[in-house]
Amino acid sequence: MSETLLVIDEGTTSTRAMLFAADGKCIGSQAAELTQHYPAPGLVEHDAAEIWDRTFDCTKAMVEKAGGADKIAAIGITNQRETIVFWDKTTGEPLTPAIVWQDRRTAQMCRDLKAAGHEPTVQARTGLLLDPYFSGSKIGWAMANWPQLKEAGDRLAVGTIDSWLVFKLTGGLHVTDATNASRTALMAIGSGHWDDGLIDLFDAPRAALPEIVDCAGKYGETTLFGAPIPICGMAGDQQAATIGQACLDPGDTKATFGTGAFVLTQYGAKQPTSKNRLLATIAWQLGGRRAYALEGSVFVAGSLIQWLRDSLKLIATAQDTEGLARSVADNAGVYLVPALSGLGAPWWEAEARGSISGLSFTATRAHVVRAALEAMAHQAHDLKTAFAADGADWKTLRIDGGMVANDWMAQDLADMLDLAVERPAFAETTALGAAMLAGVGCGLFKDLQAASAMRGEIATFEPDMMDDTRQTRLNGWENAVKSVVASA
Ligand SMILES: Nc1ncnc2c1ncn2[C@@H]1O[C@H](COP(=O)(O)OP(=O)(O)O)[C@@H](O)[C@H]1O
Ligand SMILES: O=P(O)(O)OC[C@H](O)CO
Repeated sequence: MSETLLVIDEGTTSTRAMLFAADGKCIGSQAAELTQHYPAPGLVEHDAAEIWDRTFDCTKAMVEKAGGADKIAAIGITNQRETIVFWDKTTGEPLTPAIVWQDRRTAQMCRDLKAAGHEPTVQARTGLLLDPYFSGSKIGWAMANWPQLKEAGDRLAVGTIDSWLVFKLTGGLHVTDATNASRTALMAIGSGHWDDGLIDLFDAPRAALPEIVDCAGKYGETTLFGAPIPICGMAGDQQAATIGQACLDPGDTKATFGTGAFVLTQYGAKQPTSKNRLLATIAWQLGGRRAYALEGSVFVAGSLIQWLRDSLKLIATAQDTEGLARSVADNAGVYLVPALSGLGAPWWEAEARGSISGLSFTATRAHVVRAALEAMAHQAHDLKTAFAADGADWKTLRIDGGMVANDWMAQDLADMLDLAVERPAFAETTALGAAMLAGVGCGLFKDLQAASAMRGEIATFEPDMMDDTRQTRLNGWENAVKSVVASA
C-alpha cells in the first residue's frame, strides 16, 4: 500500500495541497491565493467556485507530483471554519457568495437573540456564544435575504468548506465532520447531532444540512484525478493544528497565529463549560467518541500586519516587522488594540474598534510596528488569564501559523506569558494534523498517538523578562483595552 498522504488545507487567504510521507516529511506543496470580497464595511465574502477551482488545481498538481492517484493512500481535508456555502445539489454550483467567518452582518440578529435571552441555551448546547462569527446566524440571514435559497427547495445544500470540498471531490457526498459541525451553533456538542431547537432558533433549513461524521474514516473517494483516492480525514483547521501539535493529553495547548489567532487547550472526553467567555468545542471525534477543547478565538492577528503593510504602508513586507521591533528598546508607551473587526475572546465586543494610543513625539514607525506585534502577546495573556480562571492552566504553549516565523514575536510571547513557548521546525501543523487524521482513517496508523510520530523537531523559547517590565506592559495594555471595550 502507498504511504503518501495528500492534504487539502483550505485557509481564509489561500488554499493549498500538500504531500506527506508517513514519517511526517513534507514532499510537496502547491498553494493559490483566494480573492477576498468586502462588499460593504463588516461584510466578507468568498467565491465558493473559486475556492473549488483553486483547490482542484493545487490537488491535481500534487497528484502529478506523487506520480499519479494510485500512489496516494488517502486525502485529508482541513479548512477555515464557520464560513458557509450554499449550493444546488443537482448542478453542484454555488447559489450565493460564501459568507466568511469574519463577516459581521448578523451582529444585530445576534444582539436581538441575546436580548431575548437565548445565549445561555446556545452556550449550554453548543459551547459557543451568540456572535456573528458562527455559522448559524449567517445561515438564518441568508435564508431570509437571498430568495434563491428558498426557491431551490430540496435541491438546496448548505455546508461549511469541508462539506463543499467533499461534495465536489466525490460528485455528491454531503457530509461534515464533527469539529466543523461544532462551529455552526446548530449542533449539540454533547450528542454530536444537529439540534432541532437551534435549527428553529436560527431558521436553518434542516433538510439541506450535511450528515455529521467522524474526523477519520473512509467517507468516500474521488475519481477526478485518475485512479480513485479515498477521503479519510477531515477537521476544521484549528482542530487539525491541535492534532498536528500533538495536543493529545488534557492541558496540552496550542496557539495558531494566522489571519486570526486561535488558542485551544485539549480537555479530554469531558465537555468543558466556560465561565469566562471562552468556547467549548470538539477537538476531534473518532469511532463516535468525542474529545473536547476549550478555545479562545482572536479575530485579528496576521491581518493586522497585512493592514500595516497595505493600508498604513508602514512596512513593505510582513518580515520587516521583526527588524523594526528589534530596532527600538521598548514600545515608548505606544499600545495598539487590534479591534479592527471587533474583539473576540475573552471580550466578544462586535462593535469595538481598534486604537493606537500613547503617542508622543518620541514615537516612530518602529514603535507602532512593535506595538502591533506586542498586541499578540497581550491578547494571548488575556486568554491565558481566562483559561486559568476556567481551570485550564497552560504549562507550555505550542505555537504555529504564518506569524510565528517572527522570532522576536515568539520570544515576546514567552516573556509576556512567562511560559516556555514551543515552535515546531515544520510550521504547517494544520496540514500535518489533517495528514495524521487521514493516516488514521486509511489504517496507516492505529490511532492519533501513533500518528503523532509525524511531528518533527521543536525549538523552545524560554521566558527572559523582568517581572516589573511585564507588569508595566500589562498595565498599559489594560488601559488601552479599557478605552475601546465597554465591559473591560
Ligand atoms: N515574519 C512575520 N512576522 C509577522 N507576521 C507575519 C510574518 N510572516 C507572515 N506573517 C503574517 O502571517 C499571516 C499568514 O499566516 P497563515 O498562517 O498563512 O494565515 P492563514 O492560514 O490564516 O491564511 C499573514 O497575515 C502575515 O501578515
Ligand atoms: O483560515 P485561518 O487559518 O485564518 O483560520 C480561520 C479559522 O478557522 C476561523 O475560525
